[in-house]
Amino acid sequence: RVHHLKWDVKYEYKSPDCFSKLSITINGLSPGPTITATRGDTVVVEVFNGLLTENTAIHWHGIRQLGTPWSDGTEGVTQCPIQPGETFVYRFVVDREGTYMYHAHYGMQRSAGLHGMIRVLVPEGTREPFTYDGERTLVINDWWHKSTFEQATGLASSKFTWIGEPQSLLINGRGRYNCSMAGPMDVCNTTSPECSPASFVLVPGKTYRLRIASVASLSAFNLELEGHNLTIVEADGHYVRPVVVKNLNVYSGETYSVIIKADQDPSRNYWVGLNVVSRKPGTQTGTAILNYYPNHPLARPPTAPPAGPMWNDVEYRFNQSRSIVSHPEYVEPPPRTSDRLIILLNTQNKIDGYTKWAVNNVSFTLPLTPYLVAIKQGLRHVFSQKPAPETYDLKTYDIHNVSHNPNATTSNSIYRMDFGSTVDVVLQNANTLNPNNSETHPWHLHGHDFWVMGYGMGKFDPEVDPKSYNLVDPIQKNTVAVHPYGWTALRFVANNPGVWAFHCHVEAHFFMGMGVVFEEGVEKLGKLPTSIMGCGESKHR
Ligand SMILES: O=C1O[C@H]([C@@H](O)CO)C(O)=C1O
Repeated sequence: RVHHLKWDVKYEYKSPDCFSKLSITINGLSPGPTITATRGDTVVVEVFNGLLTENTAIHWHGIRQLGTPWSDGTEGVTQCPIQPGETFVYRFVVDREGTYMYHAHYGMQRSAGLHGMIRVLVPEGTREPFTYDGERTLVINDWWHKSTFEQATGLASSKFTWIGEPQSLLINGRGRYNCSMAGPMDVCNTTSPECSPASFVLVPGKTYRLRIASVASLSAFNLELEGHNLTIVEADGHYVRPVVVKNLNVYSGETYSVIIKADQDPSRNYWVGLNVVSRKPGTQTGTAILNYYPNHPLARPPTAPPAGPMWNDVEYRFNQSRSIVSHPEYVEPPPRTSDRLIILLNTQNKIDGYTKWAVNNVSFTLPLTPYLVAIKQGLRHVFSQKPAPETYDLKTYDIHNVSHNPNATTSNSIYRMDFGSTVDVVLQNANTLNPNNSETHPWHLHGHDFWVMGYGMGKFDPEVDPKSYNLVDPIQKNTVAVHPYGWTALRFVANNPGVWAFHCHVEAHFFMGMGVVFEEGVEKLGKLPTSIMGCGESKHR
């Protein structure tokens, strides 16, 4: 089956947290429409850029784009930006069931509301390793009142202006800002129906699958359903060995399915509580309502919303990450050995007075000509031909302290992978420019799933740590966290012809250079669609 979607992307005033601001909508909605398709279907999305004065591009996060790398929607990597007034057609196959998302991949536009969920269902008659009576979806997000333009410009200025903590947390595009904090010129109306909380109706005694996608721009979240345990059954489109948790940590770019049972006192409603973890919270708990039928959908639970775990309990989050492995009936073990090890040190840096993030001391910049076009058409001179660095100075770099020399360089150099080779990537976290501070970075790989081979605290030791890799049942994911002062090891097979971004999913961090690009098998691709061209040197093709 082919699903034809026509999307009109534009700015509209919205009040998702009662405070009126310009949001990017798709056909009037933010989050945009949920895409529902069945495994094997083709999705065609005609995107009209009605933003008037801003380019855009949309990434289909978790969809591997097997054979269609030009539909990945990564501006500067796989396509030229879609200009105002233009229409771009994305066409791709959803080859695996599961929960995914889509979002803008241009500047800071994801944080302005250009995002949504993708549900890929199993063909009828296919068994899944769990059962449920109904399904609900939760798109979780953090929200700012500053425009993407102000955010991006502040980050890119020599007088660095950080975006700060979000003004509110949204569940399905609904949250709450304290309007008494709004300025006299602001429009903030707590009685606006746009900011009444999301409410999920549950029939007492029934079992539900909740599909969760974090499109957060910055925050790591903890999601708790008051009085209800969650059984984690799917992560990033892969079935996992069921784990029962009181609350779930969700990093930006991750998706999960959890099973809940409506087995509590049915005479009342319960809170859904969304809390910031890993950064010192400056935002009130995001809430929605678990509505036990037939209570009123918006009847306030008589209790306080869940406060979640301590925001700085790294061990709690580290342990939850480690507890998630493949479902025993769906294990696809990784290759036992790899052909290459790339160690990527994540640091915050200063370059000519600008604040940046860097990987192995290189802060990533996008070229004017998309890599996919440049490589396929023999225009390699448009980006740096110096190979990107394989590692950092393991012997002397002190990950636990502020770097003595925070200077880095900028580059658009990339990693060339031998087609079909197995690659290990170790993400190494470190201290930021602030003493006693290391942040959580959720890293997202385009075009592939990787196996999560291991997590560790401290400095990764290539002689010792690979001995503890999980070769039996590691989870496959497309987004994984590297915890403060820790490391995370991944393995993937470079067998999807294309050019693929791998970056921190904190929107501001990628914008500030925290990413790399992998190239593999581009020579195997047929003719590229001309619709991805038109910028930089690609306009002469
Ligand atoms: O990139 C970042 O900058 C700020 C802070 O380090 C400087 O104000 C922050 O928390 C980030 O994640």
